[in-house]
Amino acid sequence: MILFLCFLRRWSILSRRDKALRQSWHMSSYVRLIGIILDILLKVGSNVVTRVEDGKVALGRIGSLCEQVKELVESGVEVIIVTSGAVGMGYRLLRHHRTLNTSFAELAKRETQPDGKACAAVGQSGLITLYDTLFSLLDVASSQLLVTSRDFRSMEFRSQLVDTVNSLLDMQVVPIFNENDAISTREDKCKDNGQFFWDNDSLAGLLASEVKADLLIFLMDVDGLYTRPPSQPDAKLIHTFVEEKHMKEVMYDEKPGSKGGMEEKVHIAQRVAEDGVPVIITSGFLPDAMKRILHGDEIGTLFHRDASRWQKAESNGY
Ligand SMILES: Nc1ncnc2c1ncn2[C@@H]1O[C@H](COP(=O)(O)OP(=O)(O)O)[C@@H](O)[C@H]1O
Ligand SMILES: N[C@@H](CCC(=O)OP(=O)(O)O)C(=O)O
Repeated sequence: MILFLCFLRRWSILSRRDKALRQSWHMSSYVRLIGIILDILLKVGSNVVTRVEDGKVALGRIGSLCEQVKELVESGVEVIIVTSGAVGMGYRLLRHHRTLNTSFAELAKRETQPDGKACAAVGQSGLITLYDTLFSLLDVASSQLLVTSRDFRSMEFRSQLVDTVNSLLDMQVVPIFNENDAISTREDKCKDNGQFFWDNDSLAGLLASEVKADLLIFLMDVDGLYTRPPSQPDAKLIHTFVEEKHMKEVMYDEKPGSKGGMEEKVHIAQRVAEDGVPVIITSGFLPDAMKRILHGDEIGTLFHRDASRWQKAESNGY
């Protein structure tokens, strides 16, 4: 029975391959390196979900993201989303009702403290309702999956999770993940061997490897990885990350209150790419980032395990 189900799944993927082949028609070097994309894992950062100016929900951005996902799903691409934003949305609501006196920067520093967890519990329902409403208006079915790192300790959980995600994808339902912050206990980042997660970047990395996605995209508030913090005038956008060339050279300037930060994202991207899943870090502010990637536009920064070999052969760019 299991063999039969595996066969059915493979068969349905292959029948979608035709459409996907058309998608890679405009072959850029990115697309040639990545290959055919049938499954995408999309990680949406808090700064994409909410507006930096006032912390309110970025309705236009999320709307455009849902529209792009709809187009991808209709063209036969499977999309899994990991979205942040629950803490920010809950925080805004509690501040609005004047029941919370902490500033957001203070709260973010105390991420494991009850205030932050309470904010996540308050904000998660609004966050998923937003996605659910937008997707429903576009006739796309979506689903909510809240996980904690502890869950991943069990092999049984992992295989159950992959089965559930696969059956959602088979029914063209978009799985939307977030960490279940309200009840999660933080894992030690030092244990990063791809078995645990401690925020949504590491969760996205873990899931991308677990479901063997064809591409992991980090959508964030900058165009990609720069040689130094983007606010610095001499910062250059890195087109393809090559460990020997960029690892020591890149400088980071983490924002106060940022949980993961760019440096950690780079470590995660490297590990996931080594595991065979290419990663692109790009801007969630572009109205059509995903469509452009699938059409071969070389936006953002690419992490690929063959990057150094490929860059030597094909490109002198950064
Ligand atoms: N070398 C760098 N290249 C790009 N961004 C950087 C760099 N160093 C620091 N940053 C900062 O990292 C921030 C993104 O990290 P983070 O806030 O953790 O993203 P997210 O909330 O999407 O997970 C950007 O706003 C940027 O200012
Ligand atoms: N789970 C939290 C997000 C934690 C997190 O990783 O945030 P970010 O670095 O903005 O992706 C939330 O929903 O607010």
